[in-house]
Amino acid sequence: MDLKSNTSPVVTDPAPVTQSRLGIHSALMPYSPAGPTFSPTLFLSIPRKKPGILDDVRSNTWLDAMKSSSPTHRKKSKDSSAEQAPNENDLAYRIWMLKYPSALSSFEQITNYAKGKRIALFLDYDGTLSPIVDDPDQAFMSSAMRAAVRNVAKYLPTAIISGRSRDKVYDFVGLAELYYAGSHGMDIMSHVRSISDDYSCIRSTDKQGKEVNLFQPASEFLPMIDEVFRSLVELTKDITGGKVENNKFCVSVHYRNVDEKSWSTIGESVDELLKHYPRLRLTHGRKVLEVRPVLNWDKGKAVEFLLESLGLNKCDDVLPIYIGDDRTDEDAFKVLREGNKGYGILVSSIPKESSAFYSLRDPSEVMEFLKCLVSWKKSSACSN
Ligand SMILES: O=P(O)(O)OC[C@H]1O[C@H](O[C@H]2O[C@H](CO)[C@@H](O)[C@H](O)[C@H]2O)[C@H](O)[C@@H](O)[C@@H]1O
Repeated sequence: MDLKSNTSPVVTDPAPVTQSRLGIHSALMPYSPAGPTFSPTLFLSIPRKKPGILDDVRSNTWLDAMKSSSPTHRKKSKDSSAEQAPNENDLAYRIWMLKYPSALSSFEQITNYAKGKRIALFLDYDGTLSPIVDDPDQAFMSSAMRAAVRNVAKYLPTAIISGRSRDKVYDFVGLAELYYAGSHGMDIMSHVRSISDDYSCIRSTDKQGKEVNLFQPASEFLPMIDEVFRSLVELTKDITGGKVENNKFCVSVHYRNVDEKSWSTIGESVDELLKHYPRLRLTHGRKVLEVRPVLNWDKGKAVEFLLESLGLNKCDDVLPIYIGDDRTDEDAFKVLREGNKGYGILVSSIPKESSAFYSLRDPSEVMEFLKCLVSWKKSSACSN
């Protein structure tokens, strides 16, 4: 099957892969960590072409854009949760995996490369640690997953980077030993330690009363985001199944439970409203429209910030690994790939274009991978 043809089941990610893949796998790749290219001015200097336009989707109509970001998933057989016997889609997935090999079957390759290095682990939440469910308020992670994350965090510095508000994702995960970045990285709580003057942080305390640094580059947008949140709730109140979620520095408009016939209505309502807010932009997630500040800040920048605040940036012996499933995670994959810094692992059960190096099929494979990391750390501690 030609994965490049129009009939290809590959979902082309709207965010273009700007750097060609290296072809060979990174165990063989030259490793040249680069420092963060942080610009003191965070505001995107390129004005949006048209207010309200979808920044990350090459599409003409709302419906096309929303459909392209909501690919059909592999069907499960009626009488069991097992997936159907191999079909054309499975073949496409296997071909796709030649480009994005399983991080589980490539585990030895990853750890060979990680020998003598300190792994820093970055995890997305929805679709990575918890399965995608219809109700965003019910996206709980399993206790087995929580235990796996708790365990891995004993051995590796571990951060959660989510589109959710930081408080909400903390409530879902419930582990004080991790670092948290909410609102797609626009709200980061980290160690109190000396950090580059480029990042202006404020001192605060965490839930345990410990002193921490808060980095909130979009703080001035707070009143605007609140206002837009309220307007969106009002605008969508008659659309059955629509849900608007306040993620503090960004707003999610969910259409997972909206009849497809009303998708364009929901899209056009958001677009119409945003014409009055040229400093806000829209991006797409999994059956969700994300309203966020026009700011040069994303999950990739959040990874760089966290590495710096953990004292792990510009270190030859640090290997960051980022695991995520969504378009917003591509920014982090790109940062790791472009600086030859580390590995992105895409969680997907369907073929998707990505800047990640490896893949995992679903959250259960993510849990397996975390357990493998723990076993590997334990055995390498014994052999030292
Ligand atoms: O960065 P993430 O942690 O992956 O957050 C991205 C968005 O995740 C949530 O929405 C997604 O998951 C929901 C629960 O499974 C699902 O119902 C929804 O359709 C998905 O888009 C969250 O609710 C959003 O606010 C986050 O932006």
